[in-house]
Amino acid sequence: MLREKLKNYNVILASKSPRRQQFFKDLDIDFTIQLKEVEEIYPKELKGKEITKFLADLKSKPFTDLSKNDILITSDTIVWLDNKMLGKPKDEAEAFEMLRSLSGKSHEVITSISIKNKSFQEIITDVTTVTFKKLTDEEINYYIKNYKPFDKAGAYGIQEWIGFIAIENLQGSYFNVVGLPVHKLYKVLMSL
Ligand SMILES: Cc1cn([C@H]2C[C@H](O)[C@@H](COP(=O)(O)OP(=O)(O)OP(=O)(O)O)O2)c(=O)[nH]c1=O
Repeated sequence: MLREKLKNYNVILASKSPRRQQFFKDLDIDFTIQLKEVEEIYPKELKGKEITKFLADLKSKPFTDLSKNDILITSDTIVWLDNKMLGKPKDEAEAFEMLRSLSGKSHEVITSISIKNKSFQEIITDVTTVTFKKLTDEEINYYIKNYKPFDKAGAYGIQEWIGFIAIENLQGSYFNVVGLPVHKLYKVLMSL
């Protein structure tokens, strides 16, 4: 479907996330990967969806020479807990703190996707509410040691062991939690 729909475009995915790259393959999109370094810094007064929208847009900014048929896709995922943002943990201690703070509570996983071309830009956002059971310190340490979740917002991957044993409830898109609300991306791309 999308391959045919987008045959006159060059779809560029600016993401180093192997999960996002796999989603694009599984959507049967013909695409290339182009990476440009961006420092993920945002104004501290921003909250929740405003942060992911800002960062998805920021990741698109270095691409200043898009041509008419290019479609650039960038995105950002955060964990939003008790009015605070959890990004990627920098070390084991921070991962431990993040998982402790998620334990026994619900949080939101928010992803924004920027779809941009020479003459337009659309930023879409999706929110999933995830509820964790109470985690023991032993479970947290076991997960961090074996899965090293330093590339994941909130220090967990729903698609890994911790997702199997700890997630009691989920409201919204599972794939949004993994890093891409594919159903919304599909809708926008089909409408181009
Ligand atoms: C909460 C959660 C996040 N994640 C991932 C999705 C994102 O890839 C990552 C959050 O980091 P992001 O900054 O959104 O993305 P990234 O740095 O991995 O890739 P890029 O900016 O190059 O596109 O966390 C999971 O894989 N599983 C989960 O359960």
